[in-house]
Amino acid sequence: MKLGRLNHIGVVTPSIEASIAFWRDTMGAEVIREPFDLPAQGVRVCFVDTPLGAAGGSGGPQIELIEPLGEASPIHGFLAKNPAGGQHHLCFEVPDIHAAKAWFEGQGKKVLGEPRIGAHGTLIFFVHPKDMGGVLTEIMETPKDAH
Ligand SMILES: CC[C@H](C(=O)O)C(=O)SCCNC(=O)CCNC(=O)[C@H](O)C(C)(C)COP(=O)(O)OP(=O)(O)OC[C@H]1O[C@@H](n2cnc3c(N)ncnc32)[C@H](O)[C@@H]1OP(=O)(O)O
Ligand SMILES: [Co+2]
Repeated sequence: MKLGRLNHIGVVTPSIEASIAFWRDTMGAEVIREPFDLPAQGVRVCFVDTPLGAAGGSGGPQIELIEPLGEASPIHGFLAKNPAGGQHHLCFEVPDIHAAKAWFEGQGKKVLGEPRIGAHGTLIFFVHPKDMGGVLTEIMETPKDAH
């Protein structure tokens, strides 16, 4: 199966507000959209646009800042183990989420749950880090209006 682009790098934080200030003031990144809650996924989310690529290119992967919403959040355990937060997952795009799920399952990889709507409003699923070289991997269907 051919993966699409790296859409974002998920970074867990104890405080999205503090992380926004860091990425804006220290890293020169742009915070285009206000943080928003995704109660169904147990997280508060804020996308940070990394500075334009070295060649002045744009459209590089975003940083996805995520903060747990409550103790039932899937990242509550991660933050308890890593109180300062940290790199959490990589997210790649695919054209067809259901074909991708069948592919990973066919490869004997543990897909966590059924595809559900993610932060970009398209279907996503996660593959367990144990089957992905220690990297929690999110697969998302490319938004139809993506250029
Ligand atoms: C969906 C909205 C948004 C989007 O982009 O659209 C997001 O990305 S939200 C992101 C938050 N949601 C998720 O992460 C959902 C999928 N994740 C899970 O179901 C859990 O985090 C899981 C199962 C990967 C781990 O759960 P938990 O931490 O509660 O379990 P354990 O502590 O028992 O961990 C088991 C084992 O995995 C290792 N681990 C845990 N998290 C990670 C990680 N992010 N990267 C790498 N490895 C991870 C952990 O260390 C344990 O290893 P062990 O050797 O057994 O100690
Ligand atoms: Co994500």
